[in-house]
Amino acid sequence: MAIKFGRPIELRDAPRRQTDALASPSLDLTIRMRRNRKSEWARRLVRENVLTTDDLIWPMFVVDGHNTRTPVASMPGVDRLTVDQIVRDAERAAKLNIPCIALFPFTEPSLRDEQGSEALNPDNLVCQAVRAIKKEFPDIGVLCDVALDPFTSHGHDGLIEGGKILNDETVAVLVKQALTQAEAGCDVIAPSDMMDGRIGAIREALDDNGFGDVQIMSYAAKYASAFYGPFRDAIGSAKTLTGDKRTYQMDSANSDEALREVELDIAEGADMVMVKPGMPYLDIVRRVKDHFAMPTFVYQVSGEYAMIAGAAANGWIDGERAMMESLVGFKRAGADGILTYFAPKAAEKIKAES
Ligand SMILES: NCc1[nH]cc(CCC(=O)O)c1CC(=O)O
Ligand SMILES: [Mg+2]
Repeated sequence: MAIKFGRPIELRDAPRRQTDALASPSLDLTIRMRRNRKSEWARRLVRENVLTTDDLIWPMFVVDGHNTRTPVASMPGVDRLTVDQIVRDAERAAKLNIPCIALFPFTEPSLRDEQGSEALNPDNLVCQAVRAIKKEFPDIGVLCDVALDPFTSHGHDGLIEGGKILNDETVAVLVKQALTQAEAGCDVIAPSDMMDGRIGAIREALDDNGFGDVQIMSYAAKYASAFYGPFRDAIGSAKTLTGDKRTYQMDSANSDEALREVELDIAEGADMVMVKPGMPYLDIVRRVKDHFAMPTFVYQVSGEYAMIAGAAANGWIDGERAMMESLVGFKRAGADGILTYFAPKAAEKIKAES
């Protein structure tokens, strides 16, 4: 039997004996796809992909202060949290069986400078949060973003000279940032800057400094995207960002290039790779997973969250169903895990239904 596009060619015209449609409305079909959808138990039986709490990484925003949660206007349901509140949400994550938390700081504008020096302060907000979480909940994974944008006055991920983002000079700073986070107790270093060569440089520095067990999740295929807008509100870099990030983040028109980026990061020592954003790049997730068979993650970014949460808040879509549909879509595309602001909500729903 000849096979094309996964089906026998002989079956492409589904066997059907002609009946007189006017005389009898019943079609003489051998194959009826709806049989397997006839009831909830039957649908469960043939379901191909399942989302579990093990698939979730919960990104959180840290801000200075005490006992305060400040809503992020463009991300309904997401707050900036002071360190003590981060620990409370870490507890919530642990109870929900969410394996890992990702931390992003809102840095006081007075602490931002051209070089992003605060990134290297061992007592910065991220380091404080890592220590506080690890002290109370040592068994939850903590992932730290490596990039300079929350700390620079210009909002770029790297050092700038004459309007140009410097690659190698930036990597030298990122290596120090990664070591600072590892010293604070971070479990997973996640470089999101898209400089060339940073994975290899960070791996070497971690190994040379006794952090051989610290994992690297590389933002390997990260696109220059309009969907990061609400995140930049959350960390306070939206207003200060000069220009765009297209000289280091990828062009959204490209797909082969993503494979080259991922291949390099794997060769340099990435333990896990990530595609970002998520929903507009499901084809990239699938190609990366099929090509490399690596632990492959996807980031459902702030703008994707805002679209669903915003439309739901207006009553335009069923927010819970849209959330679950989008998340299982990542699984279907081949993702092993998802960074999503929906993590606690999705985990609660999974828990309630199990
Ligand atoms: N290096 C910064 C960084 N790390 C994660 C995100 C975006 C996450 C989101 O939108 O949820 C960004 C934004 C950017 O590159 O401008
Ligand atoms: Mg790269």
